[in-house]
Amino acid sequence: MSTAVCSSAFVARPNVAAVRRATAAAAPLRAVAAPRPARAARAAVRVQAAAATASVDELNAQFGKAGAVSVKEGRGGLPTVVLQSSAGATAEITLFGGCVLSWKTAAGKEILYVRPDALFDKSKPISGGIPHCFPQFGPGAIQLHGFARNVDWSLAGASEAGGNPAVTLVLTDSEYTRAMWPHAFKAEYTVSLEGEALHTRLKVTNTGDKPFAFTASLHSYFGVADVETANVRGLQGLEYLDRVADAKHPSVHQELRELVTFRGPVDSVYKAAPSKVSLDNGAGNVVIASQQWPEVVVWTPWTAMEACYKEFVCVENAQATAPVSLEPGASWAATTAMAFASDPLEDFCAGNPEEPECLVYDD
Ligand SMILES: O=P(O)(O)OC[C@H]1O[C@@H](O)[C@H](O)[C@@H](O)[C@@H]1O
Repeated sequence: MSTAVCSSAFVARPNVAAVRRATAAAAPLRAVAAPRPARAARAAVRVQAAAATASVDELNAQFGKAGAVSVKEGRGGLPTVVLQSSAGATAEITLFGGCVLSWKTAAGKEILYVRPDALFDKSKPISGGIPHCFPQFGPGAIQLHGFARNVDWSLAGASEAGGNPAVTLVLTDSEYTRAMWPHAFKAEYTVSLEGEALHTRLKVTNTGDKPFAFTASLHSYFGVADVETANVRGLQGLEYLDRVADAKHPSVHQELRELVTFRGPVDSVYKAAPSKVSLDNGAGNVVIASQQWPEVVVWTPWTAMEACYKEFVCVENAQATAPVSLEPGASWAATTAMAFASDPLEDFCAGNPEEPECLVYDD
């Protein structure tokens, strides 16, 4: 299998950090709670500052929770957090890029997708899982999708409550980030498993003394049995930007289809997206509920990535076209809750009736 044809253009930066090192938060952080299914199970992520060059063993000793949270040397030796819920689901998150690399149901089914051309040596962002696009979705002034997927995040907190593990990663500005984006910021990313569901919460704070604006997305890669039978539900009636011909000058359309299917390259930004969309991946439905992510990006490179395009579709929660402006000290936060279900209306919310996003399942 050729992997070269699966690659997309990215200007690599020098591999400046040792792969086995994880940078850590310089100062203790406020606890950040992820959305949880039941109030009794909710607990703030306990936050502790780790040593600046903590090893995997040190991180594990500091943040590990028996049977729920551990840190290992993952692919390429990258420090990788492993979450395991008592329901039997697992998730893996690399500190490099703050990337959710894997999310498996209790039955062991992998929901995410990592491209065969993915590299784990920090020479480029990880091509797969759920990379971040921040502080720029793009195209724009800096590297495509920004730098957050291309730098080490710090492990800042971990918790376990009611069998549900959570971890918080933090990214702050550095000499490297300020060289291309001259702003002081703190991004806090909490990933948790709630039963078998994967939850995320991204919070961005302006820690500087002047306003800034950013765009962002969770660039989620989902595995599909066959791109030609996969479809996305929930986008009908929305205005979308078709970026296939020219991402800088997209054409504007209205989505007429109940099910968005794939018969060629797709690169669409759906505006004013609903709080729930779902992807039929050929084995069931990946339901993606979100709050404060106003857009959904649907992307398949089609035969531009001949070696792998049949195997994945990106459905991204995004703030891609309307920048968020933050005054000094101000914060923005957005959440997702993803579940894999044969019946998205019942399975996900049956155990989570209190969750705000579950209200949308009543439709
Ligand atoms: O950088 P990656 O992971 O190869 O993804 C690139 C693609 O990412 C998508 O989010 C964009 O909508 C596409 O325009 C872009 O080509």
